Amino acid sequence: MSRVIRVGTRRSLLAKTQSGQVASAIAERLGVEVELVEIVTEGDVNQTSTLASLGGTGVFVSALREALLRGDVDVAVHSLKDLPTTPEDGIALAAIPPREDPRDVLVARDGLTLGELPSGSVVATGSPRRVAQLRALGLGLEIVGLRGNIDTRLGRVTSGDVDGVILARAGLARIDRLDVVTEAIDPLQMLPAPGQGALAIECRSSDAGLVAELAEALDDEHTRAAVTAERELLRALEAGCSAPVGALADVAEGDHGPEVWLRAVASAVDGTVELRRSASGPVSEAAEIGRRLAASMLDEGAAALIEGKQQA
Ligand SMILES: NCc1[nH]cc(CCC(=O)O)c1CC(=O)O
Repeated sequence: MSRVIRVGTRRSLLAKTQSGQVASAIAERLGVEVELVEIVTEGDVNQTSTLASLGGTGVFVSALREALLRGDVDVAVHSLKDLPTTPEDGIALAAIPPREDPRDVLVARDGLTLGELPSGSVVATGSPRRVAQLRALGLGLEIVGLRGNIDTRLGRVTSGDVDGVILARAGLARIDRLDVVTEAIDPLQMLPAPGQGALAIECRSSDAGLVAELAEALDDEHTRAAVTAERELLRALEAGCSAPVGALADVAEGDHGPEVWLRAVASAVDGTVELRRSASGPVSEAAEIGRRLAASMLDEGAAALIEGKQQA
């Protein structure tokens, strides 16, 4: 009998697409049969609440983890930026594949960029991090909330309801909708969420053989180092995925081997104050670099900025 690995997925187009891509990679690289199993999460069902009011980070993740722990599925695929920064008992983060372009993008009417949108234009986003950084640009935009899957979000622009929406480029890339992007926003203007553009492949820690196989076949060392720095920073700031915190690490070759370059921002949601800082060091110290940068940002008052956060 051939071995079958069951891969759990949420039922949105994005989730099914990214889980399907991981499932194909597992089938090909491990030479096994793979089955996709749809799991419904609270975040999928409850479209009327804001993400923050549903409890932020955990909503898209817990149903998949429960299915893993029950043994209903063997592998779960998440957007890494939706994963809480504290590890879950019994769950292993087996692989982090190479990351997509992590930038946020603008999808606006008439092909407009942020700089071209007239003052007073309405831009929709549900993320306090995006709200804060948009406001700090001082473009005179009116910012309104946004929820729902990618299609719903894009529909707000095509219907003329808003002038633009901000989304993660990676999500659009995965469902092959980069055609709608009118500007990829420079990280100097808007730092993405920690982990944005990366996937997390989880399985039961007790499946030691599978953990090792997935790591060997699918894990990307540099992506893992970059997102480790970003997520350790977020954890040390004691901020969740709905906090006005952005972080982006790149790996570049240094004099003594590969180095992590981490940039981060903590903002007041009203856009009046922004703390932008950076740190770098060897890839082997990725977690330490994140913690060190967080500590120095906390010394400069980051906690007060983050705690003053409002819901978008
Ligand atoms: N917040 C929900 C979410 N989680 C992951 C992505 C996009 C894909 C990714 O960043 O990996 C999105 C949508 C968005 O922010 O536009």
